[in-house]
Amino acid sequence: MITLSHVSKKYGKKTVLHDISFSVQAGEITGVVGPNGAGKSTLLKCIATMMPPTSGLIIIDGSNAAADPQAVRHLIGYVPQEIAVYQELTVKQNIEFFAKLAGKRDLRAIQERCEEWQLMPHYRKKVKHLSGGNQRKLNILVALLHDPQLLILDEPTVGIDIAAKQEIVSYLKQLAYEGKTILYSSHDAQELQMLCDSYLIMKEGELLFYGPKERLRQHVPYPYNQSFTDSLAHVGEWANR
Ligand SMILES: Nc1ncnc2c1ncn2[C@@H]1O[C@H](COP(=O)(O)OP(=O)(O)OP(=O)(O)O)[C@@H](O)[C@H]1O
Repeated sequence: MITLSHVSKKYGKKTVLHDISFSVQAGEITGVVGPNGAGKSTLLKCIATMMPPTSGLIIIDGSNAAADPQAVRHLIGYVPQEIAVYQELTVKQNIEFFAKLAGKRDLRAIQERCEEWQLMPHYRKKVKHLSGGNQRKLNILVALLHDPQLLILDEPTVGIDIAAKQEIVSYLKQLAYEGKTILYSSHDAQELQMLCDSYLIMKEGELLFYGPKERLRQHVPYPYNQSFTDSLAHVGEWANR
């Protein structure tokens, strides 16, 4: 579904992604993990066609995403770290607006999701009056309402309560079971552990590890390999070259 080949990204003279290559199969949930400033958001923005890499190739479903972003955008649902819904509109108005952009007329599935994620009581409230967690849920919902094949979520559940996180995790697992490919960045080791089949570990713009969770366990040095949650939580300490 996704192949990166020698991708680098510079902001001005500063290189923040160094020669990144990996391939992700369809239906896989990959956790993108690393300490602050590792380059996770930059990598996800490049794959989501929010900005081009400085060099290298990003192939999504057979198309060259950097050269022709329009060819792949309909395949991608991107949930940015920042809340990207309209604060002055209600939940309902936001959903109707993004549904219209996506050419989606039947809103029943989205309304059901609002019920399950406890957004219905807030349906007619302006977003600015919602809690941070509810804004985040709406952020996820509108980014995915065009039914994309590739879901790119950048720390989507910050501030969301544990029960709602679990609902979101099981929803994403269901989508992966249906064949969607998911890239998921988070600092929450437990959430990652519940969700991910594979991991992509980054530090200082370099890809230190990409592979299935079973192989990551072997890769993690003692004592962190005693608990997988600990090893993810302390990734910044052991992920050295
Ligand atoms: N627009 C920008 N201009 C210049 N430098 C930037 C820009 N965006 C990010 N950076 C720098 O690029 C590096 C990688 O940042 P990025 O946000 O991709 O890391 P991250 O792993 O997502 O971090 P976090 O976990 O804190 O979200 C950091 O050193 C950051 O300061």
